Amino acid sequence: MDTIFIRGLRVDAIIGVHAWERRLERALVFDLELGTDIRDAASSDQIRDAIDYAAVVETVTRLAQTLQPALLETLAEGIARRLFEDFPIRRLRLVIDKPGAVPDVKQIGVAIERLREDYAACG
Ligand SMILES: Nc1nc2c(c(=O)[nH]1)N=C([C@H](O)[C@@H](O)CO)CN2
Repeated sequence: MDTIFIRGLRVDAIIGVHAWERRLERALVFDLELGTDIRDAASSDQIRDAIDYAAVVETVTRLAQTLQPALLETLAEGIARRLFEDFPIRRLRLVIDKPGAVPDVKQIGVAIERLREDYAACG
């Protein structure tokens, strides 16, 4: 399987389990790997046959700014479900890093991997 990747997408968002966290936006950093077969796009050279990575960035940014959940897990699952609904991807690996969430830790967050089969209703 081929991969479209997006690394280091920074979005300012409201997220966190503590009341003080929910008063101010903070940066989240997203890495995504989208499993697909690029051969149709390579053959036609048409964006309509490709996973438009700019559209994926817009979707992730919009969801991160609007969902405003307590947990990274909720955000990760919400983004995953939407990406499978909106894009013909076969596999997704999504990492959300919450810089500075815990002192003395270099990086912390969640990473999930999903297949289209995990979302039967998405076809
Ligand atoms: N598994 C998780 N653990 C924690 C989360 C989270 O989203 N998932 N969030 C927090 C706080 O919001 C943290 O960022 C600051 O204490 C704690 N643990």
